[in-house]
Amino acid sequence: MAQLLKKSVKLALIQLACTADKAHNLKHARSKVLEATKAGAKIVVLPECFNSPYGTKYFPQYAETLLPSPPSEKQSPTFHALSNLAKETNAYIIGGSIPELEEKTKKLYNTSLTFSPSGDLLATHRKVHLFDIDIPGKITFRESDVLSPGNKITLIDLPGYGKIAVAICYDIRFPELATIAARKGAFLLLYPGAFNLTTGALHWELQARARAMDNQVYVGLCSPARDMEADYNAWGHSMVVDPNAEVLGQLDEKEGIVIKELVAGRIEEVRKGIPLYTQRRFDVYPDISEGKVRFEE
Ligand SMILES: O=C(O)CCC(=O)C(=O)O
Repeated sequence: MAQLLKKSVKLALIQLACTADKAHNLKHARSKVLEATKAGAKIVVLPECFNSPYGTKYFPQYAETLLPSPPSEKQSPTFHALSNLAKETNAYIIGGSIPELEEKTKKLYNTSLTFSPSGDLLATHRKVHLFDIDIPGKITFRESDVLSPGNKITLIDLPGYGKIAVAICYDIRFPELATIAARKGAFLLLYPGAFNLTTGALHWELQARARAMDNQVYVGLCSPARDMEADYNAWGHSMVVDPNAEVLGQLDEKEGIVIKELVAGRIEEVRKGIPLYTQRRFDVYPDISEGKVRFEE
């Protein structure tokens, strides 16, 4: 059987200290990406909303226009910063997420951009499941007050390595998305995300390990660093989980980088030991990766 991950590769998750100053965030992200790639990382991930504060009131102010693609420097400084950075470092860059304004419809999205080592945009993921929760006395958040949802699953081929899937934060709570991506051959599920102090402690690691365990693939969660002065206090704890649901590396709440090697053959080894992939009973329940699945918007 062909290996899902064709060649071992170092993955870096950058838990960036994000501020309200976009230019600073972009400069700071560059210095951290350079640090990660100097340490050998070839796939580098930034956090959700890494170029702005996280909060519905900030999205319109910080939003950039990505379409038609490629946007001009003025429409999207972040697009160009990430593209140049990918070229400069010869690495795949998964640019966390940024608030996006679609000029034509005036809709706002929470959008992730992935660039190849030659600086080409490989894929765009607009957060599919908007973060609308209400836990009395703890946290109420309604992304849908200002954002529109994306409408597709994002699978990306990284030539030389294999396929990854990118989704954003709250998307991780919907295991269908992960399962479909894994059945379509992803070796790694990446979630730039910013859980909070209420749901973080309870669900962040659990979600990461559950998605890895169910699908027997690598999982990476990349959060901003925690800032107790900000309106939204991110959980932090960016982590890499292996296909056997073991945490390979996890940060605390402070700024940092976690770099781990994803090993070619490890997925197949885990699947040989616990052979879920040949034991599924599609005569009892349907294969959700077949049928009507949207990969294109
Ligand atoms: O699911 C959660 O608990 C947090 C989700 C979140 O913060 C987000 O989607 O940005």
